[in-house]
Amino acid sequence: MDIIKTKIPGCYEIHKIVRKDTRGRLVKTFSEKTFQEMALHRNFPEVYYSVSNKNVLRGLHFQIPSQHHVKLVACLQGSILDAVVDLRIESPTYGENILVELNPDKANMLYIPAGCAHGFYSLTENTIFLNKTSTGYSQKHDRGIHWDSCGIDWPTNKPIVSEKDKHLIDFASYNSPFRYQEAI
Ligand SMILES: Cc1cn([C@H]2C[C@H](O)[C@@H](COP(=O)(O)OP(=O)(O)O[C@H]3O[C@@H](C)C(=O)[C@@H](O)[C@H]3O)O2)c(=O)[nH]c1=O
Repeated sequence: MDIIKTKIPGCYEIHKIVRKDTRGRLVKTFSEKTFQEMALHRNFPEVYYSVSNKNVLRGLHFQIPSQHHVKLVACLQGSILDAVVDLRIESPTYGENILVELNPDKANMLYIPAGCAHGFYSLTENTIFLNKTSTGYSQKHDRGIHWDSCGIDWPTNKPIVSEKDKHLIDFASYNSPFRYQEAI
């Protein structure tokens, strides 16, 4: 498993181990030992997947303390552009974003530290997105910022977005509860 730093501190692109043979492929999505060696969070009590149509954009989401969490995200079918925005005040990349294509051919995923907003754009039909989180889903702590408010280079300005996501606050107006030092 290759774990590569992104420009956002604590956010990593991970290349999964792929074993190919005549039958197809075997892809390892998690190794506790490797995560331990890299001092990454290892306990992900909730895992879900979503299915999205082409041109769907979900995000930008995060949970606030005390239910803030690390996310480990991947695309198991189709292809996505995955975005992370650093919301940690005093972080060297506060307000900056990365946009990474995730798909099964690349066999990559993103490790996203707490204190970052996350979203993705579905490039294909029937896109399967996988998310493991270090704390459970809590509607009370669920927050977001508007997908088009922080300079992300999305491929369209007319994505399909949920009603909830359409009305999220802009990044510039959001009073972030996250501080860089406090991030997991
Ligand atoms: C995320 C989530 C949602 N739900 C419920 C709430 C709602 O009724 C329904 C759909 O929720 P949402 O509209 O929030 O789903 P979605 O827009 O796919 O939310 C996800 O977006 C991506 C970008 C993320 O980063 C994730 O952490 C998560 O916030 O599912 C759960 O029960 N458990 C969960 O873990």
